[in-house]
Amino acid sequence: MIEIARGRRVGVRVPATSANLGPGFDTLGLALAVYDEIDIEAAPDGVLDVSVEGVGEGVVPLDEGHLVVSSIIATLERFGARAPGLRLRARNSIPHGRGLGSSGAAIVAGVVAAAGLMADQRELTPEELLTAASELEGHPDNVAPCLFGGLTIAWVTLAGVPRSKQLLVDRGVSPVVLIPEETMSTKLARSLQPESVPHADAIFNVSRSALLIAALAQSPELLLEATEDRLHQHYRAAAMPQTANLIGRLRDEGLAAVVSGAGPSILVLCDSPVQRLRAADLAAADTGASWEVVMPAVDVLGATVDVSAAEMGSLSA
Ligand SMILES: Nc1ncnc2c1ncn2[C@@H]1O[C@H](COP(=O)(O)OP(=O)(O)O)[C@@H](O)[C@H]1O
Ligand SMILES: N[C@@H](CCOP(=O)(O)O)C(=O)O
Repeated sequence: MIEIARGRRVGVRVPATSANLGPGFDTLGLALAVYDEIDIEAAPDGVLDVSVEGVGEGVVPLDEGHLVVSSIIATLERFGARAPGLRLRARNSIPHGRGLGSSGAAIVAGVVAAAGLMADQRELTPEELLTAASELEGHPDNVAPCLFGGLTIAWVTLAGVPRSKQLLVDRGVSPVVLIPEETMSTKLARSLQPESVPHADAIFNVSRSALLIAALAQSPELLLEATEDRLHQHYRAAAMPQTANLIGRLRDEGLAAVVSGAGPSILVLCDSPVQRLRAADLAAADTGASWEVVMPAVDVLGATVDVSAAEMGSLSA
């Protein structure tokens, strides 16, 4: 049994993500430079002291139900470590329930924090981190870019093991994120998906997903066609009509707009400053809803962990 040194501290930073990117349902994801930062300290047994500033303050639970806390405990147990008491300070900027990967980021924060707490006794590999985070989140497309940064292709092997490949995004591609006030639970959005889809739609999405990799990596001029989708967005559109309406207007003007994750935010993959301004203008002109416009860079670092070795001392009893 791995014992965590009492007083050991870990600082974690995790990026927002936008999953699916149109055709790449449960597969493609992009890390965005909007971050949650969490400081964690191993405390005496029985202590659980959680505070939250920013997004989720006064809303998320401050007990074992806090998603970062539960993910730390689950990950420590998964790798044979005894969970110590915990002090946790979160400063959150990733919006919740908007399709920007907040739950994936909270889970990744917990997984990498647990890895940091154990680091002197058990080094976790990138594959182990991805597997632990994907199992907690239920799908790998958010947690892969959150862990590793950039554009990621995530898949699950025939043996059921999540894997991912990181790619660099062409410098000409810049994301614009349009965030409405309404929220959408990812669980609810997933319940709207049918069990099976027409063969022609599957072929449609295979072609667009393959094209999208080329568009994002080297040919931004193909983004509009490459972001077409017949696998998930229309099944969920009735649950987020304002999102569907604005995406329609953006795409009519040649902008590669898609539902971000399970929605209701919109991701616009722009290939020029003119496109970015046009996306912001169309969002501002929308009379049906109000949209916060964010233009984050693509994050290329993924989750970062800062372990304070000086604090390592006696093992918690
Ligand atoms: N940093 C966080 N701390 C605690 N709970 C969180 C955090 N981020 C997300 N959550 C939980 O996850 C929920 C949102 O998850 P989800 O429906 O998957 O939407 P999203 O698209 O934002 O990932 C929040 O309502 C909250 O319960
Ligand atoms: N592929 C998932 C992505 C969910 O992303 P989130 O940011 O909304 O949690 C889905 O579309 O269900």
